Amino acid sequence: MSASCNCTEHVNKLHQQISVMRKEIKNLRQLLDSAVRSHRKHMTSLQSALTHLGQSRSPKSQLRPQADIETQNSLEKGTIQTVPIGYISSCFSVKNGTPRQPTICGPSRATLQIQQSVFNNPEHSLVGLDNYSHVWVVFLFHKNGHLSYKAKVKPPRLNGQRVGVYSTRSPHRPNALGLTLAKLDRVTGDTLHLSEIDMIAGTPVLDIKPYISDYDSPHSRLDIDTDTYDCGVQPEGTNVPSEEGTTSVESLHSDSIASFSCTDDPQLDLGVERGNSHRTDPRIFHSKDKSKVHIHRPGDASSSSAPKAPFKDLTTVLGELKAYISQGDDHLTLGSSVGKSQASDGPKAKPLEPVEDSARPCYGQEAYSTIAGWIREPPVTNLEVRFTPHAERELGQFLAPINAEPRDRPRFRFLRGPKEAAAAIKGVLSADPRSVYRRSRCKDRLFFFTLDTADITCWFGQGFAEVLRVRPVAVGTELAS
Ligand SMILES: C[S@@+](CC[C@H](N)C(=O)[O-])C[C@H]1O[C@@H](n2cnc3c(N)ncnc32)[C@H](O)[C@@H]1O
Repeated sequence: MSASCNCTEHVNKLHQQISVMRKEIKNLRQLLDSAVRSHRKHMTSLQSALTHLGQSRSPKSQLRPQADIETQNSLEKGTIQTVPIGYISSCFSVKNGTPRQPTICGPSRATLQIQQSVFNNPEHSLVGLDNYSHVWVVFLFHKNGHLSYKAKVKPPRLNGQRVGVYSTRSPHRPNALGLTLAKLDRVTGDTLHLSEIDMIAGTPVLDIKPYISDYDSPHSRLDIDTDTYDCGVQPEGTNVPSEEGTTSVESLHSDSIASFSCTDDPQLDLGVERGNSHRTDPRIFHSKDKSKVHIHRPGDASSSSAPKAPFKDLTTVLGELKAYISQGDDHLTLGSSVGKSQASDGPKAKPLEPVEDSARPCYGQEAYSTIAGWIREPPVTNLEVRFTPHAERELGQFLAPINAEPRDRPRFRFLRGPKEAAAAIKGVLSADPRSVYRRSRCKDRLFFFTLDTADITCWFGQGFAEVLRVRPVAVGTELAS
C-alpha cells in the first residue's frame, strides 16, 4: 500500500516538474523569438545605413550591399525588375470590343489605385496631378496570351497589309509595353479616375506621367529644325536667328521663339509679335512634302499688295484641312478653301494638292508632325452604328452607378447611364473591332463584347454595325476589378 502511495507521489512530482519545464521552454522560446526579431531589425537598419553611406560617399563604395550593385548593373544593361504601381479597373473586361485607341471611345472609364506596396502613403504620389487634364499610362499587355512577336504585323485597320511592328501600336512587341494617353477626370486620395482608355480590367500599370503639351506635342515644340521652314533663306547653322539677327540657343528654349522672323531678308520679315507662338502663326502652312512647312509671306506674288491683316487661326485652317481630307473632295484644294474664306481677310494660301493615296504621310493635328496616311484614311472605313428598338429599350434599362433605386434594374459600374453607354458602343463599333480574319471569313457571325456591366450582341452588314441585344452580364461573370 505504502509502496503504491510512494509511487503515485513520485509520478505527481514528475508531472509537476514536467509542467515547470514546459513553462520554462515556452519562456525561452519567447525570449529567443524576440531576440531574433530585434536582431533582424538591427540588421535592416544597419543595411540601410550602409546603403546610405554607400550612396552618399561614393557610388563605387565597398560598403554598398550586393543587391544594390546588382540593381545598378541591371540598369546599365537596360534590364529592370518592374513592379506594377496598380491595376486598371475598367469598363472593358476582355480584349474583344476594347477600343484600339483611347480616343475612339471617349466615355470609356477606368480607375487606377496606387498600390500601398509601392508607397507607404500612395496618395502622396498623386499630389499635384490634378492640375493636369491628361496622363500618359505605361502598362503591360498582360493578356497577350503569348510572348511571341514578329518584325512585321498586320494592323486590323490595314485590312491584311503588313507593316513593321514599330510603325504600329500592336500589343505584340518585344517588350509588351503599352502607352495610352488617358483623360484624367479626377484624383481622389490614392486613386486616379480616368476616361478615354483602351486597357482592359486587370491591366498592370507600370507608370503614369502627366501629359504636358509643351513637351509632348510637336505642335508646341520650340526646337524645330529650321530646315523645315521654306522661307527662302537657309538660316546659318541649325538655330533660328533671333530678333537681333543673332542665334541663341536660349531663344529656342524660351517663349522668345515667337520672335522668329527671317530678318536676313526684309521681304521675309514676318513681323511676328513677341508672345505669339509660331504654332499659331496663320502664315505657316504645310506643304505636301513630309515635314515641310511653308511660311506665306507678304512678298508672295499672290499677296504682294495685300496689307498686313488679321489671318485665320492655324487651327481653323487645319480644321478645314482635316474636313477636306475626310470629305475626300478631289476638286477642293486647301488653297481654294482657305482662299475662299480669306477672300476679304488677307493673302490667299498656296494651293495644296490633295493626298493621292493612303500610304502617303499626312499631317497630324500638330503643325509639325506627320503620320502614316492610313491612320486617317485606312482601307477599312468607319461604320455607321445602329441599335434595334429592342436593344435600345434594353440599354435604357441600365442605371448610372449613383442610382441606388430601383434595385431590380441593371446598374453600370463605370458608365454614367445609357446615353454614355450608347456613345461608347458607337465608338467601339464604328471603328470595326473585328479582326481581319473575322471581317473577311466570318462576316455573318454575331459579334459579342462586354462593356462595363452590359453584354452586347451585334452583327455587321455592308458599312454598318447593328446592336441587337444589350443584356446585364451574367451573375458570376462580372468584371474583374
Ligand atoms: C492596339 S493596343 C494600343 C494600346 C496603347 N494605346 C498603345 O498604343 O500602346 C489596344 C488594344 O490592346 C488590347 N489590350 C488592352 N489592354 C490589354 C492588356 N492588358 N493585355 C493585352 N491586350 C490588351 C485591346 O484589344 C485594345 O483594343
